[in-house]
Amino acid sequence: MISRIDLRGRTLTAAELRRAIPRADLDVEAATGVVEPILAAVRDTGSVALRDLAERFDGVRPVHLRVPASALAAALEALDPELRAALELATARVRRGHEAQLPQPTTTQLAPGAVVRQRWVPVRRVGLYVPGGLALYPSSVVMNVVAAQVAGVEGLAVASPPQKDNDGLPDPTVLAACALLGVTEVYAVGGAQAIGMFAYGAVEHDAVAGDESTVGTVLCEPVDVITGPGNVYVAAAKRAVRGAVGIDAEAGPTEIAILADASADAAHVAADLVSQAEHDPNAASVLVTNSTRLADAVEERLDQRVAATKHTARVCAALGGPQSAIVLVDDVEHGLAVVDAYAAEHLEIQTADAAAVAERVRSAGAIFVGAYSPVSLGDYVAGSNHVLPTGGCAHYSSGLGVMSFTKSVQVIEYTRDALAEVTGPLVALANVEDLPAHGEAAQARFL
Ligand SMILES: NC(=O)c1ccc[n+]([C@@H]2O[C@H](COP(=O)([O-])OP(=O)(O)OC[C@H]3O[C@@H](n4cnc5c(N)ncnc54)[C@H](O)[C@@H]3O)[C@@H](O)[C@H]2O)c1
Ligand SMILES: N[C@H](CO)Cc1c[nH]c[nH+]1
Ligand SMILES: [Zn+2]
Repeated sequence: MISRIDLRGRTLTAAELRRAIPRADLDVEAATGVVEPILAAVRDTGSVALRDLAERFDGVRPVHLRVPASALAAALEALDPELRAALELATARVRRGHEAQLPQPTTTQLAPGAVVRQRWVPVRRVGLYVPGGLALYPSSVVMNVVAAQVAGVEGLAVASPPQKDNDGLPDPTVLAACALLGVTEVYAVGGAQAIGMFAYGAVEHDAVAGDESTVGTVLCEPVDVITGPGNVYVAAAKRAVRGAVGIDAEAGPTEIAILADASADAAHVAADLVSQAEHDPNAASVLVTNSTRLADAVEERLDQRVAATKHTARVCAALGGPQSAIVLVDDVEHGLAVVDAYAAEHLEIQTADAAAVAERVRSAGAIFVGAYSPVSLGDYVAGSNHVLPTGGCAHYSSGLGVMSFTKSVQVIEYTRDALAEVTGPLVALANVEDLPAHGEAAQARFL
């Protein structure tokens, strides 16, 4: 079911390795053409497009695009106590993990009276996407909301697809998680249309539940930054609106890469590959190993697990797709080059001396070290964030965190003497750039 790529004995450059690595046919670029008309419709017709698109993609026409406060309160009230405790544990750990990320202001005195400071400011308003197509993601509420709250963001809005079996509102556990975390602005809007709504804002054109006073009112104000995971259409929409707003990484269909040697447990490796394949037929599961014995054993275990797992069809599609493979390498060193070129969203290291191997990885969204750190730990309760870059974006992007919602401002304060000391070099640089008024602006202070 899962294909093999044999790289043994092949010395490839980093660029050649990137091309040799398995990737899905439907990538973010390919989905761009699909999402462009969706974004344009939302920008041009607001709630009309949002309801039409919900009907088309989610199979339900929401009455309330903005979730009423009563529905949030009812969802929290109905939340199963065990699930509430799990969400509270996840929240507490993710909060602690993110508090440690808060950047510190700096002050640099470059000469007497010459000071440059850097201070950190949270963005004003953010749109947080919580997926909800094939699976339901209350854990993504925690990851998005807690990171934004720790950063100090004041305006938080959440969007998640309307569900047929919840009267066109998002899933009740998603609503309950929002209520638990104190989020009051929640939308029953999914996919690329949610990203468009956050980027451009939207007006309500309908009389909601027969109330004429809602016609022509603002449904959603635009945001400064959009974050959150989603399928390939969500990732493509985030790429398309980048610039109008900030985004976190392109956190699209899930990927797991496992770098394992003969010391790894085949049953654990197979379980972890299946665990992430169940997200999406487009999900990627890649094993990189120098042990053909492990590769054979994992394949055998995969066959058993896939037959017994709940989402067999999805898992088969993901494992059987061109984005998944067992990659055979010469040794762990060779394997390191392969996983670095792949830049997986999640990278597990299951080798002897895993911690030392993990330290040498340059590109991965998150690294899971050793036999007792499965990716599903990070998905829920590790204290890290599960919203992570996919499709090779880990070469240049980080996972969601406090910095996704924070920007820095430099503050420059010089005295008269400190400016006088550098006016000569300033004028020299201004003149060489043929911008003499720049130099004159400094000289004017000493006439
Ligand atoms: N990278 C990460 O950090 C991360 C974290 C969690 C989940 N994920 C990924 O999030 C995704 C969740 O996907 P999902 O589908 O369950 O939920 P989703 O909310 O991302 O997508 C559902 C929406 O997709 C839209 N859609 C569906 N088919 C479409 C089509 N043909 N054209 C245009 N729009 C369409 C619909 O509007 C629907 O509301 C999975 O791929 C999962 O792997 C990634
Ligand atoms: N593995 C996903 C990140 O790609 C996150 C997640 C949420 N729930 C379960 N898993
Ligand atoms: Zn997962």
